[in-house]
Amino acid sequence: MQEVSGNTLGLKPSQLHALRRTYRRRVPAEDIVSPELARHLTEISRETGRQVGVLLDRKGDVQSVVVGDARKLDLPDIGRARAGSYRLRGLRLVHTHLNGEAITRDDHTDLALLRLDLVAAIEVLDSGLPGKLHFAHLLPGASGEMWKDETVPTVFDAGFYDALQNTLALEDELARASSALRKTSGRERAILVGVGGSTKGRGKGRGRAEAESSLEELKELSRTAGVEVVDALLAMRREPDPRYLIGKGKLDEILLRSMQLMADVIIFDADLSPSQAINIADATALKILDRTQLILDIFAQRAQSAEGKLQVELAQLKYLYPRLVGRDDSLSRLAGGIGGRGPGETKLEIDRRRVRDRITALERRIDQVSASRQVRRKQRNANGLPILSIVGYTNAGKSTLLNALTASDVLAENKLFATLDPTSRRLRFPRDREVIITDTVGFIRDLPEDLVTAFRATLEELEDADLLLHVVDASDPNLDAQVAAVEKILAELELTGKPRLLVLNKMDRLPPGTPPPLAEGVPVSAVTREGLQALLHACDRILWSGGRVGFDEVAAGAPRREIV
Ligand SMILES: Nc1nc2c(ncn2[C@@H]2O[C@H](COP(=O)(O)OP(=O)(O)OP(=O)(O)O)[C@@H](O)[C@H]2O)c(=O)[nH]1
Ligand SMILES: [Mg+2]
Repeated sequence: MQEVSGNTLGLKPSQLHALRRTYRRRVPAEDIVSPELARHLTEISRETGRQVGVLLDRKGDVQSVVVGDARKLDLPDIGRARAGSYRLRGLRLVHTHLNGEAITRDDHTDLALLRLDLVAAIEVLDSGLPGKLHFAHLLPGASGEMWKDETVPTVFDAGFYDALQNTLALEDELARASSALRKTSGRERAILVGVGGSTKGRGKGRGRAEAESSLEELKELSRTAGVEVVDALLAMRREPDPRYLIGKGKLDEILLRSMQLMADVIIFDADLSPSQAINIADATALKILDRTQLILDIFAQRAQSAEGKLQVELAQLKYLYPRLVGRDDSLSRLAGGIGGRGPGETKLEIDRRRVRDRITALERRIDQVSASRQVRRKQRNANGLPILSIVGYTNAGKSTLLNALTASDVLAENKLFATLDPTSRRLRFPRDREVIITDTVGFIRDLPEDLVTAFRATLEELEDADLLLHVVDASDPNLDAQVAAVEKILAELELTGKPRLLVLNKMDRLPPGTPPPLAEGVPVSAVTREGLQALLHACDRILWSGGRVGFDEVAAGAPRREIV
């Protein structure tokens, strides 16, 4: 005979026996519950002071018998519903409520997240007889109410509701709604979760405004990665929850929302610890990504050179490695990436040892490639031309500026991380002097550690630079934060000793006559070419006219002398 699950501790043998006998019962498929089964459950419930429930399949057979405590019932693990799935579970939960409650929040959560056909609660009267019957089922459609609740005075009054027919009709409607949604766009649907307010960890000291602007950036990143953002919400918390980062209650709320919006992915604007990532993946059937993984994913999509590809795969695997201890199906969702573009090897087989081997092999390959690139770099600059490197926040207009200065056509687009591989061009200065000018990958605040390491090699070129042109988007409201983020990364790369010149780009986007947003720096527009001559003069001065003295002071934080 099947076992009774849940809170069975301390039950008398006679009570356990009565519970086991529940497996012999059967309910007509079209009825929510039979009067006999209802009475059987309420009597045991009254006697034990605990909630008692059954999961009935569509034939009306009892699949599971569960005992809870006076207020709630923890269902046995029946697995989670597939992400974005419209199918229902083929199981109906019928259980008792001891305190006259209607359908509770927990009941709705189980209904939606487990995709139950129906949830019913029978009130237990003091006499032990069944009282009112409450029940709830899901509603199709991505807008409006997610479920419908009904209450009838007794179990005898529920005959109007054909549980089987209604469930089948609902499944049809859900399927129709789902395929209508899929047709409108083939892209993955994501819910973004911003995090702030905590006093520890990532998001530390982040107020609402900062959390919101970071969430806006995550939207841009998501757009760049090619996902459709169906909702974005903010979770403010004093302390991060060690298990779920945002807490189980908030997570459930988000999971409900994802069911309603038929989302496939949840993207957190934070770095999840390996155990948080695993816990969250275990709590849902959705794909889970954090900010670092999203950025890695964009890099994976965009890497062009052989070396860039190797570096991105390495960074992805290093990030994934500590997460390879969860359940198998969680793993594939943690490793999946957008559109299934996880790191190469993991698509075939996810296995810690193999990942470890692959990491070692990649590191060896990258060392070789990087050594030969250094040789090339030395050869290329054998003639000793000064090197001018463009750095800056992603989307600041670095490539556009390079193009404008050199009349070339490096890919520039309004997406984050358009440039991943360094590009070098010759640039002729007044008095026929020549420099090499290089474009680099864009920086971003909280650039993941693994990526800084991975792109160190790409950014190695910066070590040779005689002048760093730090390009900023003068029209961006987050200008200060972006400048600070770039400075921080330059410091990590130990490049703060280099002469730097701040270039305030996109001045054309400010209303005419607006003064530059920062006192220092050269205002330009790479699009209208305004200010480019002044910029060249400033560079010329630093590189050749002994302007370096003045420049080092600027780099050290001293007030700028005239430099334009
Ligand atoms: N209005 C205006 N738009 C600009 C200017 N410079 C660049 N842009 C636009 O800004 C967007 C980003 O330009 P990119 O040159 O790709 O920026 P980037 O810094 O190279 O970006 P990543 O390589 O992605 O880090 C593009 O849509 C450009 O057309 C400018 O001076 N004025
Ligand atoms: Mg670029």
